[in-house]
Amino acid sequence: MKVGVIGGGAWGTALAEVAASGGDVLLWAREPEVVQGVNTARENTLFLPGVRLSETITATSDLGALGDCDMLLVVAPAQHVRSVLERVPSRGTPIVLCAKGIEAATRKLVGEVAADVLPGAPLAVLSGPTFAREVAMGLPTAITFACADRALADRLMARIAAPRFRPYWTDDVIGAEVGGAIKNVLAIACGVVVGRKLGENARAALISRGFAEMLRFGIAKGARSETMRGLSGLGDLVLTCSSTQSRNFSLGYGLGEGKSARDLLSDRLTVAEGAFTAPVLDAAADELGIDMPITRAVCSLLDGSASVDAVIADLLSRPLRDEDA
Ligand SMILES: NC(=O)c1ccc[n+]([C@@H]2O[C@H](COP(=O)([O-])OP(=O)(O)OC[C@H]3O[C@@H](n4cnc5c(N)ncnc54)[C@H](O)[C@@H]3O)[C@@H](O)[C@H]2O)c1
Ligand SMILES: O=P(O)(O)OC[C@H](O)CO
Repeated sequence: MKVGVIGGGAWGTALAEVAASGGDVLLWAREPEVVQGVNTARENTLFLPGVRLSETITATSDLGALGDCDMLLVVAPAQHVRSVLERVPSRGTPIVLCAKGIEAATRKLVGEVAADVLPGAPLAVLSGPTFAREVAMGLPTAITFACADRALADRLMARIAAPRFRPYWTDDVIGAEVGGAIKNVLAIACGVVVGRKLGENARAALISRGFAEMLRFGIAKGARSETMRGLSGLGDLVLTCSSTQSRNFSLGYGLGEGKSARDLLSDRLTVAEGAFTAPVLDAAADELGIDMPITRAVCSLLDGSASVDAVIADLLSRPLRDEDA
């Protein structure tokens, strides 16, 4: 099976490298310098510098060239998935969605966007605790592979699995997507806690209460709690709340140090999905009548309407409540 990868950022490049161990890979990148760097120097110096890429990866700037691929990994940032899917050449090819986020204009998960653009196309979601650099370096990684069709999932997973890249199947596509989208917002919050030097107790409390928000929202959207306790939910939440390797955590860290979101987000080459997801998630939670105070606090910091000290004081002074409510 020939694998097409749409998106030559860090994650698309790392996934291309994983798939390259099993055969040919065609990588579409928007930036001409990425295409040239991959094809000539075997390196994506813009988004994944320092990782030597396999000879079985060919890069292209022509989306039409992906027409003969047997599966397509879509790895554009969530806000751009719709526009790249609209230009995908072959309509029946299985699509594996690898972005983590919610489309701001429609409040739709990436899978819902794909169903809009390519009705009836076979869809799967790949998510989990996966720093691109570690994956590209061949460090052991496990992911959630969500697909309603088990037989299709088995075929696709067999093609992308590698000795150190281990997919676990679920049919809960919404659960996998919700976890991946919400953990980015919570990672910003965790970064704030660490950047503000509020201590390890506070970080652990935030992960735990943040997970409660993820569960509440996911269940309202039809996800299963087992999925959110798995790699794509709790697993990824723990990863991104623990390391400055996470762009979302780093953004929060800067906010915690007192920098403004505007400064931290201006001229950014790489994507911090949580900054886009937070306001839409907050609005969607409001609409569903779900209490998500940490998400709301992140929104206030991102839009500059409250200071770090004010949102922390606000979170800590909420009425006492049951843990499992
Ligand atoms: N980097 C990781 O470790 C990692 C791991 C798992 C999932 N993800 C997810 O993968 C997705 C892509 O992230 P990334 O880290 O590969 O990106 P990145 O931050 O490394 O690079 C930014 C990407 O955005 C693309 N882009 C910018 N404007 C665009 C436009 N108008 N149309 C299409 N593409 C555009 C760039 O071409 C580039 O591919 C995100 O949803 C992210 O959450 C990333
Ligand atoms: O760098 P982040 O915060 O986008 O996180 C990357 C991946 O999603 C981790 O699984």
